Amino acid sequence: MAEQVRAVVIAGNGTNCEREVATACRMAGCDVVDIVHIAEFLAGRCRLDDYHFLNLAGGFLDGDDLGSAKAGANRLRHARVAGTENHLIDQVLRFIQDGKLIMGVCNGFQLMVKMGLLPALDGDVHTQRASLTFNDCGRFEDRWVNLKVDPQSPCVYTRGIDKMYLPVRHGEGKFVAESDDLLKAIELRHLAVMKYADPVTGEPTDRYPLNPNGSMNAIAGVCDESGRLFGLMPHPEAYLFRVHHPRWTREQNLPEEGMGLWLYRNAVQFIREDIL
Ligand SMILES: NC(=O)CC[C@H](N)C(=O)O
Repeated sequence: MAEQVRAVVIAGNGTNCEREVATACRMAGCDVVDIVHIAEFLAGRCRLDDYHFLNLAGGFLDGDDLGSAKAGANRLRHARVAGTENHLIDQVLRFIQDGKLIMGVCNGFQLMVKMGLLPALDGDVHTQRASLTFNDCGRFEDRWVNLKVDPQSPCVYTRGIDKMYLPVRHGEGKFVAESDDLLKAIELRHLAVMKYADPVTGEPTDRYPLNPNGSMNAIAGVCDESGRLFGLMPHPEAYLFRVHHPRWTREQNLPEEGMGLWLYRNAVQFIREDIL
């Protein structure tokens, strides 16, 4: 029998999207999908090595204290696995080294950026060089956005996708890079996978509310140079079915399948073709 595609969704300490993400993984064809509390990994009862696809779900890790995902980033970076000298981050680094996939949505994206896993220029997955901070409007934003996808991005999740329509719901979604040089490098290497776009022109925009948070260069999602580490503020797991669409009762010809699922399908295809 062919090897199984194994996905894990980490939960706990304030995540709230783990079930939707798990559903997306299952619908996309993962054979095993486990929702595992972070404490299980820290207790040494579960290991990342047993999976191919690590999902960091959205939510309010540690109540957004210290800034969204900041405390969680420190936990994942520095916590030991109980009864050992090993740190959980060693498992994360091995996971990356083994060519496996990590996807962070919203709070999970904030976590990856604050851990330094994104944008990870030149493979440096240790240094935080960007952040996601308070929306320019000063409020929590809950709305659907249009996204333009960079066709030249190395991102394995967005292969064959040129635009998307997905919901955002966040208070700290403004992507900022530590310097203009870093922002330029992100653009030159096509790591700004998706940008908030104007639905009429299809082009990236700084205009509120089309761009809900004032992100630099309208950036909504970022990947590393391998394309296997990917994070985005919009929630793909919140658009899996036609009835998730905000105008499903009025718009004709909406496909049964929501376009959020496309990202997960691409991930599964990559795992089958390149990892198993
Ligand atoms: N939906 C989410 O994951 C929200 C992320 C974070 N708590 C914020 O408000 O920015």
